[in-house]
Amino acid sequence: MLGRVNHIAIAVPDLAAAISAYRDTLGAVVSAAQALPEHGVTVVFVELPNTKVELLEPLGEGSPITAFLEKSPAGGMHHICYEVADLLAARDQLVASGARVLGNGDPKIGAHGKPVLFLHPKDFFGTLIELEQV
Ligand SMILES: CC[C@@H](C(=O)O)C(=O)SCCNC(=O)CCNC(=O)[C@H](O)C(C)(C)COP(=O)(O)OP(=O)(O)OC[C@H]1O[C@@H](n2cnc3c(N)ncnc32)[C@H](O)[C@@H]1OP(=O)(O)O
Ligand SMILES: [Co+2]
Repeated sequence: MLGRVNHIAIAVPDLAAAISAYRDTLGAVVSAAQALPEHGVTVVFVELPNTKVELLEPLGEGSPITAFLEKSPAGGMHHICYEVADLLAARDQLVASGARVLGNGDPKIGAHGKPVLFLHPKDFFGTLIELEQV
């Protein structure tokens, strides 16, 4: 089911400060910010030779990462995104195995313009998993 790690996501309280840390302190290439109201976040991607780091901050009321940042005010590792060849088949297989798919179970379009789904962290050892169709 699982392909490459598409990205590792870090939730941050201040995206501008995080961009500066990665671009200026770590010398990384950082993409332009994308405001994604349908996801309740603003994100940038740190481009790396073998994967990406997604830096995300809450956008608007009811952001799904607000509670996470209340528990971890300095920020923290938020999710890992794996690529899958067939997201709907993966979803159906996971649901059949008892895993919880978040939201209403229908994919949303993610930051890369591809369908994504999330799996409950409690089902995968305290780690929020995002699956992205490639
Ligand atoms: C940019 C678009 C897209 C992309 O293309 O890359 C994205 O990445 S969007 C990223 C933001 N969107 C999401 O994260 C959507 C999925 N997330 C959710 O639906 C919620 O965050 C959640 C996972 C259901 C948690 O919501 P929360 O309000 O925190 O609910 P709880 O407080 O009830 O949490 C339940 C339980 O889970 C623990 N938790 C929460 N978040 C995480 C996490 N990121 N990693 C690990 N564990 C997490 C939380 O601490 C609770 O644990 P207990 O306190 O022990 O019950
Ligand atoms: Co993501």
